[in-house]
Amino acid sequence: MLRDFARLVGIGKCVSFLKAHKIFVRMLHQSAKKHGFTVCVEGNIASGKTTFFEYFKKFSSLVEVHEEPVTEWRNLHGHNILAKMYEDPRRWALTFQSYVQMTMLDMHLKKQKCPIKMVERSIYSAKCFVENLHRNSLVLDLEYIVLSEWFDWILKSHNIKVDLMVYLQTRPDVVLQRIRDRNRAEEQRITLEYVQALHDLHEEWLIKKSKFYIPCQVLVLDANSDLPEMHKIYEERKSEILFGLGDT
Ligand SMILES: Nc1ncnc2c1ncn2[C@@H]1O[C@H](COP(=O)(O)OP(=O)(O)OP(=O)(O)O)[C@@H](O)[C@H]1O
Ligand SMILES: Nc1nc(=O)c2ncn([C@H]3C[C@H](O)[C@@H](CO)O3)c2[nH]1
Repeated sequence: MLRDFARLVGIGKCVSFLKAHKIFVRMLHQSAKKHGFTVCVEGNIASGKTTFFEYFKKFSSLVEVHEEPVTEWRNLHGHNILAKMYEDPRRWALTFQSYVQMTMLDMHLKKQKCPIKMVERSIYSAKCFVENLHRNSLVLDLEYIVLSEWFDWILKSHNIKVDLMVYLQTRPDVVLQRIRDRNRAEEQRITLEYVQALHDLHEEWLIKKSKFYIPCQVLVLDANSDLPEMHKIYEERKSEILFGLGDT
């Protein structure tokens, strides 16, 4: 392909094109050291966040991906704290959410090496889960206050940089089917009511903007389509996803 390109444009132009490309990528790396661009990908369970990252991993010289620390949640010194959360939320919600908050903060604070840092969910979206637990009395008022005080202190004492949130907007029935198909052991008990409640909270947060803090601009993508269609959407919107929405 490169040989054809060289023949087409002449080797001289090809060399200068490659040199220009190398300079462009180096400039992005230099700007990353100073600024960098952080994208948090938000959405319901099984909305397609990990699949989104699989698509953008091909820009490996530009993009570093930090996936949700599910591995840590499934094996915390031998304890599967995610499973415990689903088995007995009243007993384990505070414990689990405390650990989520710490592991998400750790992800935000990880040193950025590439121009674009993509993060799966954020310390902000954990609030949706906590709110849902509190509304269902699985986290008591005082527990809710402690978690919220921790959250407020973390935001006050750390510069958590997020430049763009990409919200993969889905229908609850669609994600429930994906959860069933994926068949994760811990997620067997998830009901339509649960994913509906999480959906409603994401909508309150990122669409109605009537609840919880939003640190940056939000790009909403309809993520109900099948994979080939989603790849087309990612291709069409990649410059906004990689470089931001501009001043809109
Ligand atoms: N557009 C799609 N069409 C059909 N299936 C999909 C689509 N996107 C993802 N899936 C499937 O749905 C399941 C969940 O996808 P994925 O792991 O990307 O979601 P997620 O948002 O990262 O989930 P979680 O919130 O649990 O981390 C996977 O089995 C994946 O193969
Ligand atoms: N309770 C609860 N609080 C959170 O902050 C949270 N973040 C993610 N999850 C669950 C959803 C998927 O099953 C699985 C992978 O996303 O972990 C959470 N569950």
